[in-house]
Amino acid sequence: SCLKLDQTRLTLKDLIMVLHKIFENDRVNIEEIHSLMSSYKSNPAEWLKYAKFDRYRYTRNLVDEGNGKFNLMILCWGEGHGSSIHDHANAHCFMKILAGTLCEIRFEWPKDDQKTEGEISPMKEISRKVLHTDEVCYINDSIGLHRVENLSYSNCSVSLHLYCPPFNACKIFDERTGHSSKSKVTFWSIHGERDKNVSISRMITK
Ligand SMILES: O=C(O)CCSS
Ligand SMILES: [Fe+2]
Repeated sequence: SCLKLDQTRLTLKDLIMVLHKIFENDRVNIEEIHSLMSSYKSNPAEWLKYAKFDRYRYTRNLVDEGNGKFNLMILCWGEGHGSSIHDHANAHCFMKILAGTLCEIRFEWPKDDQKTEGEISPMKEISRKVLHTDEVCYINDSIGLHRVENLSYSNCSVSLHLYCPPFNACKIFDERTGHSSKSKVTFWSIHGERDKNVSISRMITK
């Protein structure tokens, strides 16, 4: 008889457990994490409790703090919601689509001479890609910058983000001038709970 491979589906809880295991040792293997996140098949029943939408901007919902080694969060994008162009604070960024689609537009870093207030020049787009449910993409600062947008005006989107190491601020960029500013990032909910007095400071928004 042929071997009955145990095809049990990886649940979100399994994914988190395996991530904790992987991060026990210090070297981050990008391919390993990329394929692990790709092998998780999105199951809304597992992440619905984190799927909180805001009318005006995308929400960031913390799922797991990864023993301080990573942050795993679920982002919920209403119709037409998008992020500013941003960097990833020298961290690895993995993004998996859990529902709907998201468009990722990548940009080159502004030239150094744009740092001075005077110099302005529009940022250069490198690529543009629509990501579909269960697709995973990876970026880090040495690859470039990006903004992410839900282009649909009829459907919302949900994405799963792994940042390692975790960060609570990043740079956001003005597409027309290349000027950057610092932006604190916060959470709309933590472990599925929304704490009323969590100050919702400006997230990375368009
Ligand atoms: O963390 C964020 O708010 C940016 C989402 S695109 S990686
Ligand atoms: Fe990003």
